[in-house]
Amino acid sequence: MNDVHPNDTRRTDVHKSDEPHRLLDVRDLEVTYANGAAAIRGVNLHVDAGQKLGVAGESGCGKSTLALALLRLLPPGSKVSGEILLDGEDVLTMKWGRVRAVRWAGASIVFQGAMHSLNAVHRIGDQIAEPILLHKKATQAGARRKAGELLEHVGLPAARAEAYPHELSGGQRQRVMIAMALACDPRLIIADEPTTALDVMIQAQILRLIEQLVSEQDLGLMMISHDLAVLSDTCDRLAVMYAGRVVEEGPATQVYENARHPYGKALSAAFPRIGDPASRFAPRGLPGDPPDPSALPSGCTFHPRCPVALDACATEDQALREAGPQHRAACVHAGAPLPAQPTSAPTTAERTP
Ligand SMILES: Nc1ncnc2c1ncn2[C@@H]1O[C@H](COP(=O)(O)OP(=O)(O)OP(=O)(O)O)[C@@H](O)[C@H]1O
Repeated sequence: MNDVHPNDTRRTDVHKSDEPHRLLDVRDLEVTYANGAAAIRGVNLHVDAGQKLGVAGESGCGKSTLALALLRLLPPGSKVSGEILLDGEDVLTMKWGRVRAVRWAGASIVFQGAMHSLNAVHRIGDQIAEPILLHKKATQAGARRKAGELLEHVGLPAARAEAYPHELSGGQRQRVMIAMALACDPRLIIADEPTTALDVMIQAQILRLIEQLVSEQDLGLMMISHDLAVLSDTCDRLAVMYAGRVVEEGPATQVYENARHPYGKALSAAFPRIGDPASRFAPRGLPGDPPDPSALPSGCTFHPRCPVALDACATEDQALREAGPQHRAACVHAGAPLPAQPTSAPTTAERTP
């Protein structure tokens, strides 16, 4: 059995070249739950080594379904098609043994609400050591030592390995979740609302920690959140999801400050950046809710809520199209700045002559 080298938490084998190394390549992904809910509908996205992709959208847009699909964690009965290439290997066609290995060593997920994800009756150190024992074939002593190092790496004393989850604060528990996600040296971290349950100061600390780890180890990051301001602050690129589709994507600052899809615009207005001059304007809520994925509206699925929809939007769906340098939006208005928006979205009846 191998022991674990003390410096294993730092990646030393990273091959740097001019070509970006594609860690994740999602192609035409479709997910339909057993009840017929079409939660993901033709999603394409990618993450390169060292790149931070933010996936934004309101509750119910399909963000968590996407994260679960990436590591085949969806409930039985879900229908999945397309390709999920993790370092070139399709997760959807892998044997289960390989999927289990890839879940820790290829990509790992940091979920929101660490208290629910950690086992209340086991010490923190044992929980971090478990995947190391299992997947890295380390000795007990080696795994325990690495657990302590990982804790230090995320800013906690190694001695906290002896603590139980209830003895830690919410922020400390989230640090433990990050340490655990790093346990088997994954190349890609998927963080699903990693700071949602935390107060603003701790949230900022955790986000800086994630950024630091990603850049130090040349990892890829896919961070999921409803908060576009948090994502634009942390990530290089953003993908905005609505009703199971990516409706806007591009450089983070462009999408946040110059959204070309009315949904992206509404999300950025709903989450102004703290300390940004834009926060002088009151955040605007978007009336209505995302549609039920079992009964999607015709045409552009956003049209019933869209303040600038044309009549054609009720019948014609839009593919992603050029909206600026490396910036795409699935909207009839994508080619030009959005028209001035009425104060509230018109009803379909108001728009139909
Ligand atoms: N197990 C399931 N069976 C059927 N439908 C589901 C299941 N899980 C999620 N859904 C539906 O799929 C759609 C997408 O849900 P998902 O949880 O992926 O959205 P989300 O954007 O992550 O929302 P949240 O931020 O609230 O988690 C929603 O309409 C949801 O009701």
